[in-house]
Amino acid sequence: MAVSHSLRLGLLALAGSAGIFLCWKRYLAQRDRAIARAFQKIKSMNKAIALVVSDARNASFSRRNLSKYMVQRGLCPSEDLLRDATLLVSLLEESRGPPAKFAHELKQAAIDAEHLQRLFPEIQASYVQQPLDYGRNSRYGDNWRISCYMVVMENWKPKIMPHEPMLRCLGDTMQHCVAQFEAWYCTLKGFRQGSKRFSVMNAFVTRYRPVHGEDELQKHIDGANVDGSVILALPTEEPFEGGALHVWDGKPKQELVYQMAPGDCMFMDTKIWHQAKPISKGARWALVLFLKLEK
Ligand SMILES: O=C(O)CCC(=O)C(=O)O
Ligand SMILES: [Fe+2]
Repeated sequence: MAVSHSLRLGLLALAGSAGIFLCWKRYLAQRDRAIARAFQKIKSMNKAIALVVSDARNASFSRRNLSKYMVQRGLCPSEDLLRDATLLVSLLEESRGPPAKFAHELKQAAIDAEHLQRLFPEIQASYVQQPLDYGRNSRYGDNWRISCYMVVMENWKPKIMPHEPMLRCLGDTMQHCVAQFEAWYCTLKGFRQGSKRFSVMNAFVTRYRPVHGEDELQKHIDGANVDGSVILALPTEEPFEGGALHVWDGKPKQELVYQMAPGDCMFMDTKIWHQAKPISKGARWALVLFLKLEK
């Protein structure tokens, strides 16, 4: 009896591990198929690029060649072949797209949401409020205190020091955003891919809360000396209500409304009016970059 009981338990455990193994195998096979599809797509869009990123038989990706090519284009390769392949496909698709109507664009899932979710506890732990004086011409004056700075190049008062823990936590993400912004910008302006580089003037994480003075950012442009901006929606510990991003763009001017999900990036050309609407509940987190075109 005891033998048959432990035999049954053994069989159950075996069946369980076999199930996990099969799921894992299926997941890997799905990924392989997605990678193969991405390769075929690149081949159909641009044979020359497919040749550069492929293996010797030009039959699939060479991880090394793909990484090398991405670096050449100013992109940061990751450890994840599917992610890099997907990024390349979207860049090629973008560069073939119709002429841009707007000087801003929401790129959905620009940064992997699960990756951001994993980083989120560290983002929270690294976050400190660093009061900043936006100057007497700003409606915020010295009352802005819901951002934590990673890069500070402007002569702000009082001088803010970059908060190293936040930079360590989100530095790579920031570089991914810059690389994607550069690719987007070249497409927007019709420049050769890789020909324009941006440096980060200011980078900060803002946490909005549903209290007066912390719940919104009123309509503004990011400064006459800012050549481009990125807003990356971050995860949150408490889902929020409100908090849409409004952007005024186009000819004639239109007001566009975006409800961003974690991982979505808003790219904006210089001097685009925008506004973060108030939240009425929860907390909203965003990573914001002000960029300078390198001469
Ligand atoms: O939080 C947002 O969505 C907008 C942030 C922004 O525009 C800024 O900080 O300049
Ligand atoms: Fe802004």
